[in-house]
Amino acid sequence: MPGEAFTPQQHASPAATVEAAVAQEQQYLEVVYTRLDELRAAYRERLVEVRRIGAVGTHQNRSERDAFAAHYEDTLARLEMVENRLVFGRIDLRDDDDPRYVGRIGMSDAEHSQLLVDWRAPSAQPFYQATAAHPAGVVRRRHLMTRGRSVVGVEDELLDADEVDRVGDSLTGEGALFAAMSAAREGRMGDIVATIQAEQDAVIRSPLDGVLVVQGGPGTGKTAVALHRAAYLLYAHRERLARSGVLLVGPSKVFLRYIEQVLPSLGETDVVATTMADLLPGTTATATEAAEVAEVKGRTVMAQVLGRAVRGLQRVPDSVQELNVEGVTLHLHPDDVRAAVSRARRTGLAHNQARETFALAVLDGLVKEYTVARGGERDDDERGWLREDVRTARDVRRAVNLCWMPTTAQGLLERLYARPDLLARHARGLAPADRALLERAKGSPWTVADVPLLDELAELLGPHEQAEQARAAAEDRRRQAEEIRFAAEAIENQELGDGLVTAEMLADRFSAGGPRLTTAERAAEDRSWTYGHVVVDEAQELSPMAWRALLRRCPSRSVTVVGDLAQRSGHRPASSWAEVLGGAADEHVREAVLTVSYRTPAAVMDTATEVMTLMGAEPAFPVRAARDLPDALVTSATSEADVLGETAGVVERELAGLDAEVGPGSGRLAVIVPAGWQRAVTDALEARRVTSEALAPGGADPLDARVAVVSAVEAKGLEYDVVVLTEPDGILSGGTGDLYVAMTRPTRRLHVVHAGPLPAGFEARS
Ligand SMILES: Nc1ncnc2c1ncn2[C@@H]1O[C@H](COP(=O)(O)OP(=O)(O)OP(=O)(O)O)[C@@H](O)[C@H]1O
Repeated sequence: MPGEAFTPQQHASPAATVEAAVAQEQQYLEVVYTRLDELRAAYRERLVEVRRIGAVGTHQNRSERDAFAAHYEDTLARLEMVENRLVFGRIDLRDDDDPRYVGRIGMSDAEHSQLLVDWRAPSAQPFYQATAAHPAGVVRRRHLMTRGRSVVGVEDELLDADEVDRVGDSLTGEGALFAAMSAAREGRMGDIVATIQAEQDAVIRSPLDGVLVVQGGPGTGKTAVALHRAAYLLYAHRERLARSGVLLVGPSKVFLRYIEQVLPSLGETDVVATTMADLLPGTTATATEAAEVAEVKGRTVMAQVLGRAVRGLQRVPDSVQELNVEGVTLHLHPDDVRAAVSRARRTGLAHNQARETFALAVLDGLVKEYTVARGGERDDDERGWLREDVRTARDVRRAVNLCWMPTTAQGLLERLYARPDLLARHARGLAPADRALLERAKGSPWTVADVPLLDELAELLGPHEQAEQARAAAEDRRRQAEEIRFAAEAIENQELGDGLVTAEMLADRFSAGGPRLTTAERAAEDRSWTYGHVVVDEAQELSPMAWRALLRRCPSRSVTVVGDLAQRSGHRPASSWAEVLGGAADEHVREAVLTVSYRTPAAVMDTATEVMTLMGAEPAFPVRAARDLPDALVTSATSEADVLGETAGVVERELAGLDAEVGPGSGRLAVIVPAGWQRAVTDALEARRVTSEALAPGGADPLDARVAVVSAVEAKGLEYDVVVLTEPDGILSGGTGDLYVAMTRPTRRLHVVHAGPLPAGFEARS
């Protein structure tokens, strides 16, 4: 639908009028930045003052001072982070003579008059929502384009023509949105606070409670909206969320780095960002595995398998066991063990914790028998000794352990994978072929799909005392080293280092008061932490077991789920969110749809939709591209022998094109290739000396390189100015979703290189 795509306004305003408006806004900007500097100086001073007093005095004094210091630090950090594009909007209202300026944070002058409205405040909403049809009291909306502390342009939309006399000239320019979409990409996502569109704004400000599913095609701003929503919720519900925190789950570490600047630029740092691979503190999932293995591990039935495996650790012996205690033979009867098991299970505690109840119940019976055998007890002291004899006897300890084995999640899952007989016993809900997929040797590294299973087991088992102690000791050692390093830096900075105060002494002082951990830091270290809100991006990739692990972390069931079913990897397309969400779908689910792509030019977007449709995987929600560009889609056919050489040649030409279009060395290019082709393509690029910037997997950061060679899965969620897509037919082996992802990454141009057949749908377009 190129005809419907956005094009910038053709009629520019007279230069003098623009200049006058820019000068007027510059004056206002100076007032705001002067105030920003004043506030920064004031908070810096307060911080120095509170630090000067130091960590002395009573515990209460210290913790009050810590709290003040923390507050000043946070505020200062926030004030430092909003330097760029602090003010970006203004609305002139029908019922107010003073214009209202919208910016990254709210700000008042020394007399408490409002200078700037926080973009998240209700009074900023008309800036995003007002339209000519529903002006909501807004006469004119103005976008301020700034660079550093200077206004470089203004652009107006007149929403209430009757009021034109009051607001004066209305200025049109290139269009703030168009400029944002056309900017060369720099390998990191930026915020969209100045140009949030009405349908996006409605999602961002949607109420906190319940499960909100935000779907929409590629480039419709789902990630951007999810991040702005997190910032909005932290602002609107700070009381509730500051203590519990917000968890953001992304598809990969590279993706988290891609978006890492967005929340700080919105003044928010208290969000824990993680991937499923890193969800469990202390476990790192590094290995990869076949998609069909991961699929089996992700099924809901695995929860039953693991539940049975844990119950399998609670065993009743077939016959009476004879136990030797100090030369006396005691008898452990199956019925007594059965009763003790029932009693322990009735506590509802996790396995490792319920063990105490079990052990006490078993001991009671044995102590009775022992007491009789030893001729009875004379007093409390003797009763205690007799009990101690039984409790510490080797045979008894062994029997209790055999009947109720304490274990770790890692240990149990390893055993299940390594012992087909054990798995067969507990995994009756899995076909033998599926069970065979799970088999693997002890000591194998963990995969992402193992993480939800380990989490489920950790929940069922509870902490394992010895394992926990070892972990806590290691963590203590790490923290101590950190404190000493911190203290050493403090000594160096304060030039105290003449032998009077050692780093260790200072570290002791700090740890008495405790170096402050932010909510985010505490939450990230604690498996059982529950968050006030969870945001999940690329949510179509998560398995039902992964959803169980995430919902466990959010008992309030306040979740924002962001994704696109059409972009799902693999060959098991999901037809509904209910299918993907598993248990989360039992909650009240609200759905929102984003419909306009702000990334991909119309020719590319429409072709991608056509290709998907002809493959029988028509996206559920059609996407309209916000703009079109000439020559946005090109295909180059070649022979199989030359496909790598042709790819390298095309990359060279496209880079030269980018140099000319956006400036030498600017802009980003990705070569998206079938899985397993990265090495060969990188070598081909090296042969053409595109090497210095080209990138092999495991090499430099794919976000920092000007040219990245990636698979479709690695490119998920990312974007580039130009994409060279090599062999679409090969990419299809990962499923239609992978090809859809690969085709929709460019902001300017998609150049397809192929020796194999082009999927149907390309011919009409290229
Ligand atoms: N309102 C907006 N103003 C300016 N740019 C926008 C706006 N909305 C989205 N964008 C830009 O469009 C691009 C795509 O956004 P985003 O990555 O959030 O889309 P997405 O829906 O998550 O895409 P995908 O499903 O392909 O991962 C980004 O560069 C983003 O900054």
